[in-house]
Amino acid sequence: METIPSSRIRSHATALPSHSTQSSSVHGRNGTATLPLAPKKFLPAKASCRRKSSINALVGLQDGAVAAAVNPVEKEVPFKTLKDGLLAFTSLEENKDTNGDGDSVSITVVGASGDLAKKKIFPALFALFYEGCLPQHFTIYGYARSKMTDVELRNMVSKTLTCRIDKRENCAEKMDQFLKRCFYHSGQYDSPENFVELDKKLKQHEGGRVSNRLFYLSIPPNIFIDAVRCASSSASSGNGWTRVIVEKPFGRDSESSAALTKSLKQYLDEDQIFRIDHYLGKELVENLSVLRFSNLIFEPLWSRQYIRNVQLIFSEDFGTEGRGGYFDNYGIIRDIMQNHLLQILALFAMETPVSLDAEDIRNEKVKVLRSMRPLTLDDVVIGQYKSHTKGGITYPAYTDDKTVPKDSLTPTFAAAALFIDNARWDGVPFLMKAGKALHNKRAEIRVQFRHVPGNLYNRIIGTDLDLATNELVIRVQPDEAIYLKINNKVPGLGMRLDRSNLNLHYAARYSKEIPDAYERLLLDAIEGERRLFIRSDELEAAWALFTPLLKELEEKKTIPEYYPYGSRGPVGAHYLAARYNVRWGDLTVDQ
Ligand SMILES: NC(=O)C1=CN([C@@H]2O[C@H](COP(=O)(O)OP(=O)(O)OC[C@H]3O[C@@H](n4cnc5c(N)ncnc54)[C@H](OP(=O)(O)O)[C@@H]3O)[C@@H](O)[C@H]2O)C=CC1
Ligand SMILES: O=C1O[C@H](COP(=O)(O)O)[C@@H](O)[C@H](O)[C@H]1O
Repeated sequence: METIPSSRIRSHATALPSHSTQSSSVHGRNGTATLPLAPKKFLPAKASCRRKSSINALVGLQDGAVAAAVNPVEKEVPFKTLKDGLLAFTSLEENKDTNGDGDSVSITVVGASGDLAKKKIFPALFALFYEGCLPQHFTIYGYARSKMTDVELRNMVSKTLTCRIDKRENCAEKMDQFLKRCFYHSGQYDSPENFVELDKKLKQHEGGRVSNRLFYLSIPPNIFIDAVRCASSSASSGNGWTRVIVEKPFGRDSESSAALTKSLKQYLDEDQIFRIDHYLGKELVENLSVLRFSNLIFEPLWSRQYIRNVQLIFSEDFGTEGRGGYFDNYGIIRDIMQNHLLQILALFAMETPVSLDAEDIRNEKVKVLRSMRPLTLDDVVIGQYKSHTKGGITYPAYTDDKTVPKDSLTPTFAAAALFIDNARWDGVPFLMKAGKALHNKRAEIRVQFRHVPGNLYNRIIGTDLDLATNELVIRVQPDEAIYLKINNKVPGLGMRLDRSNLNLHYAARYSKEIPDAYERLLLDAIEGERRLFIRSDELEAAWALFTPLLKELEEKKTIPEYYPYGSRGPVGAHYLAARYNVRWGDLTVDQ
């Protein structure tokens, strides 16, 4: 297992120097206190767009009060509580990893002609530019084998931007400014010479400034290493940082993932590698820790004592259309469960980290992953969608995809029961369900609580206690929401019980557009924030859970249960849940 040298674990808090001259108001539960402020040189380089400062702007004081510091000069001053209860303002030192005002950042999208680049990466970069989150001196390069001029790249990119910007002001103008900063270089992924040419072009744009370089590998995995080798030998920064965002899949199993990590580390240090799992960039996944650790009411319930089961559900109402070639080699377990759902599970179930620092959080995630039981065939149900005709429309079977072999057994659906063998979660089933071509598109976390012991209202509730248990639902998408199902009395003179939702519905509560996951993650990578990226030991622990099962499924050529396109998936998933006394929350009437 990899460990991160302690020299790389930076402390984010800097003790307040005694010669401070300014002061600020801190609003806490116990009123307002005046605190000395750090002199200007200790203030962060930029406090505008960055959440690094906003994370720190709301912290728990030692007595549990929540406080935010407001500096009349700088508007927002990030600070943290130290162990001894002192407040400390984050310093320039914290941001040493990011970018000084005069530094340049060059972002090279490797595989710029591809689907992900068009769909997600360029739109996210534009959104960051629009919000003023990109550094002053930035350049974006598209790199791929396809022949394209700068103008052609800009045309391609401009088409993908339109859908995301229609509600924004001055869009055409901003888009124009953005596109002028986008360039293209055509080259092979395994050609050091082509990367030397790219390097020359990047240098021209950097104009002698400190050059920071981010490479986003938006290419198929079989060419990751070629591209990393060439980028690191021929186009890495001479005087700033060089970072590489790697897209999934990170291998197919423990062995291939370890081999990929080993090869990447021939050319990069661990802290240069940003393994992206875009689910970690989703607003409600990011909110999970806030919900747990900043509300007194949840954390005490967060254990086997009060929670009966946890459900992690992913469904899409479309098939593998267009991506069958990739998908058939991976299947739904590798595509969704081993990464997206398991990452959410780790955040959900981890112990309280020492701090919000990336290494502290990732240490806790690794610990919980390593406490989990590897899956066996018994714990899983797999399915594959078949053709279905509804309303005169015929929906294809998975194997109708021309890039998929007719006899493919690759699962497009899976349900699994996982267990964490530690003191907090012993015996609590964590049920995962993921599928394509189902009846809806949704991602959510459902927490079903235990029954109320000796419930006085049992007589009224009836015998089906399941109907009366509290359930907390975190709807990651679409229509983000967090709601808690509770029992209440129907108003009136009689005594009738009802189920209602205490509902935090994001669209109703916030008028602000929720940023796309890729925006958050790209900004994090630019700022050197590693909290939402997967460290290699996490990856190793994640593969260790799924590899034995995947091998067994493939060796035994397990036949999936077929389910009609657009249905609720195989019935086997219900039997699996029933074995653990669980009902899928998304299939009940009052979802
Ligand atoms: N698309 C998506 O929604 C998602 C994608 N990903 C991952 O992101 C990465 C990129 O995905 P996506 O954009 O869909 O991939 P694409 O298949 O569109 O490939 C991206 C680019 O890579 C080049 N390329 C494709 N195949 C080869 C090959 N065999 N040899 C050399 N170059 C090749 C092509 O550019 P050119 O020919 O111009 O060089 C292509 O435009 C992949 O790792 C994928 O698994 C992850 C999550 C979602
Ligand atoms: O990583 C992947 O995610 C998408 C689903 O992402 P979402 O943000 O649209 O929910 C999935 O379609 C794809 O198969 C998978 O590779």
